[in-house]
Amino acid sequence: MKYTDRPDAVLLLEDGTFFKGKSIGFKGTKGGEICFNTGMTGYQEIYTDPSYYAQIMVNTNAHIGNYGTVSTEVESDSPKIFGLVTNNFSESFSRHTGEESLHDYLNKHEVPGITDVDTRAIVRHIRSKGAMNAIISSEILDADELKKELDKVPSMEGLELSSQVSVKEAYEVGPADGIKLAVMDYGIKSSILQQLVQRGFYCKVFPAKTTFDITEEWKPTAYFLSNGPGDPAVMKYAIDHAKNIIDADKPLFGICLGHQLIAQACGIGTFKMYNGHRGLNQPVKNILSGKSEITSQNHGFSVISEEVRNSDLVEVTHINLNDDTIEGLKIKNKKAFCVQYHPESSPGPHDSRYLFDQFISLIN
Ligand SMILES: NC(=O)CC[C@H](N)C(=O)O
Repeated sequence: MKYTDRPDAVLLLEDGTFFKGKSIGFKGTKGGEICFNTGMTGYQEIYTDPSYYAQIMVNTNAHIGNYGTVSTEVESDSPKIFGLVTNNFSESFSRHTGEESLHDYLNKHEVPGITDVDTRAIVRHIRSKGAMNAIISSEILDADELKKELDKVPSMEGLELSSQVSVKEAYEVGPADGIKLAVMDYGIKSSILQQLVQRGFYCKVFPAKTTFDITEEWKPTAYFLSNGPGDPAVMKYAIDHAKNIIDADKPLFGICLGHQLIAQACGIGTFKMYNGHRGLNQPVKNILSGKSEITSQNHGFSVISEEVRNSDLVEVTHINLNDDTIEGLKIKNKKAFCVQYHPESSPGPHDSRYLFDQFISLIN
């Protein structure tokens, strides 16, 4: 498709704010929670991260698409975002390993997008008004008509989504003589599994709703709770599973949603943030070592600081240097810890990969 031939598309926000632009990717209509990611690279990894399921992504990096897509640089089998908003979208791409244009890739996976909109204005708007739903369409260009579709989009708060992106059947990966690790797949990024396998873990990846009795039948040495989409507070099945792991005194590591579930299992609440953290340069301080890390993040919920600080069960290990939110926890007198950010990065800096080594040391 030539750039000038692109059909029109529109973006409507829940508060009525309306943007006109050009259609990219799939021609259609799709709504979700609008959020922005400030990362300058790694768009394909971001779009395929299952934690973004049901969200419309605004990239603050103006130039998107210019290095195309590669089938191996994915965090899951397909893009999980529900829509894409960019400022300057490039259909032609230049990269020696590039396989397919981002436009074709999004079209193939039925992800609609809009480009040629003022992404800085959109980001400033949602940053000051808070998280909200939005809808993209290249079919319904009238705001009033589109509003009827937008009204059908559920709010992220109270949504259970992990079971929609989790694996359907359990599978095993890694060296068979490695440490047996039960991995709860709430929407796991493939680079997390890679980090675990690279360190010699023999992983069995279980569907989100697998009960503790079933995971225990495999006789795992340790447990891992993955990242994933949706609201942790309504995931009773996963919170109960985490409680069982903690009660059984099994070594446990959780990332992002996994961190929130461990907090919930310890009686600590989570809340919907006014704006989430999504980017590759969130500064975090490790309180135990005194060192700071630049971290990759993607979350819209967070654990309630006061409840953490009043808890006898947990200890804070990491804090966010931008807004003091809790970034890491350790359960007292247990081999259990978790972080809100993404130590596997992908995309992002590798400052925090020591946490995977820490998990091995803890088990040994
Ligand atoms: N990356 C994640 O695991 C995200 C966790 C959760 N869905 C949130 O938005 O906070």
